[in-house]
Amino acid sequence: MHGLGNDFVVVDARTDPVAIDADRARAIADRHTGIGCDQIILIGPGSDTDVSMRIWNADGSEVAACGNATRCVPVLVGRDVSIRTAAGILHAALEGDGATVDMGKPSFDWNAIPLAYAMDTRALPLAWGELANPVAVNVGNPHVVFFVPDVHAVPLETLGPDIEYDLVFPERINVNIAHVLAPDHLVMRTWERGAGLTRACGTGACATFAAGRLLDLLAPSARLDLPGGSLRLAESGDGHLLMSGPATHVFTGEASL
Ligand SMILES: N[C@H](CCC[C@H](N)C(=O)O)C(=O)O
Repeated sequence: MHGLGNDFVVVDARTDPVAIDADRARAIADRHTGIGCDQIILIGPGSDTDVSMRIWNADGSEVAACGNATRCVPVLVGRDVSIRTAAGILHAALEGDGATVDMGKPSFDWNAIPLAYAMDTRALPLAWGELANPVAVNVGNPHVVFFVPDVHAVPLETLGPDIEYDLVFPERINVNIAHVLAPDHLVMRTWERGAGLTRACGTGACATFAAGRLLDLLAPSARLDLPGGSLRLAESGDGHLLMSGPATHVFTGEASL
């Protein structure tokens, strides 16, 4: 499956348990010797929710949130679902050619990102080349957001890994750059922790929208254009991030890996 080109191998283990570890995740994700994907998604039975979801990046790191994959779950299951993740319970509802997901409330506490020491998360006093003073936010996973004049002029393929692995981010970090065209419209790109440049990052879109709202750059609802397509983000009355966009089921097959 994929969400705007951010592609996944989704293992449906709701009836039969499947064990995945870092090595197996890397083997599945390998685009030359495996199946190939940005993330591996393991769907299991839920105890207090309809299903559970675990997520591994292509580098084998297990993480707590994946926005584009969360939209794929109701499409796979065929109905609205509650999903238990390591970051909490999410609700995903079928809508149009994908779904709307309540991704919960963002956290801007430095120790919730986490950062190695206390800093102002509205504008970290840090710079990597031309990228400086990002917003830091956790939306189930950790992100920094840089607002720039032109996302296409930034060498994200070189600055991304420098930032991802900076020791100021004890759990590494997802790196987003965005330029605001209007209060309800921005363009963005993401270097993903554990996956690199992807065609879309759902949690990156959530983080970028939340950062734009924090800095009063964005209206309470906006369209975000990513390399693979557009997502709509809205802020609910109680500060939750509501993300809407497509989710595509490509094929279902048998594989022994
Ligand atoms: N690379 C992310 C996980 C996948 C996020 C992205 N695929 C999304 O749609 O949210 C991380 O390490 O937190």
